Amino acid sequence: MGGTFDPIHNGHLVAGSEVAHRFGLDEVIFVPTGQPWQKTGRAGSTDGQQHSARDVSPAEDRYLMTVIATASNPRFSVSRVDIDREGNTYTVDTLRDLRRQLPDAELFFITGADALESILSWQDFDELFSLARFVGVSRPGYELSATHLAKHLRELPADTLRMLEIPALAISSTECRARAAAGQPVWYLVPDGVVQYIAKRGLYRSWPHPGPSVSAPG
Ligand SMILES: Nc1ncnc2c1ncn2[C@@H]1O[C@H](COP(=O)(O)OP(=O)(O)OP(=O)(O)O)[C@@H](O)[C@H]1O
Ligand SMILES: O=C(O)c1ccc[n+]([C@@H]2O[C@H](COP(=O)([O-])O)[C@@H](O)[C@H]2O)c1
Repeated sequence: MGGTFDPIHNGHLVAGSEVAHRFGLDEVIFVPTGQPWQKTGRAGSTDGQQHSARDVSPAEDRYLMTVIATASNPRFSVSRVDIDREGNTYTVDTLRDLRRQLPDAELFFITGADALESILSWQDFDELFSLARFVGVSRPGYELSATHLAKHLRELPADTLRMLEIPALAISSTECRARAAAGQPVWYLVPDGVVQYIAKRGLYRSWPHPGPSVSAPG
């Protein structure tokens, strides 16, 4: 499962757990993005909001939060392939790297309904489905409604993409950042260790816009 994970939250973990259960997967590999080049808006959002471009937290912070969040589940692991590769993160590279590392594995790429809505614009879209099977999971507030996408997805070979209804958790990293910035609790939205990591590193304090440094007059 790929994601910016800024921060990782319980919606991500439920998605990984549910897909592993339903598809009988041996392992779920969480892959934090290096440079998520499309973090500038949300196609398919039904909340009417446009999420604007922003600075993403350092890759090592996002990686460590992902490690902390997944540590207690023996089937969960974390890969550095995307954060160790330079330049924009493209899923086609993620899947090529993972196939190289795990030549005998059958790969499934887990993605939420909102991310799936933008998949036609992903790098080397045509190649993606030859590298892995895709699992699109439901997400509150998003629907796979775009007709151009539905048409393309219908044309894919059978079993290339499966849609899965999962327990609904209306949590987003955006909301977690906003809550942390406002001094509101993020307990139970993210794992306990991630709450503590955010506080320890002082993440999101100035989110969404780092304020200018102000010096007192005189
Ligand atoms: N609550 C959720 N339920 C199901 N899938 C989710 C949920 N939150 C995120 N996902 C999926 O997890 C993957 C990684 O998401 P990402 O790290 O961008 O989190 P996000 O909450 O969407 O972040 P942001 O609010 O910053 O855009 C994407 O495929 C996304 O669709
Ligand atoms: O390959 C691409 O061009 C591409 C464009 C946007 C997103 N993705 C991947 O989709 C996953 C979720 O991304 P995001 O931005 O919603 O956190 C993550 O693994 C990204 O690398 C991939």
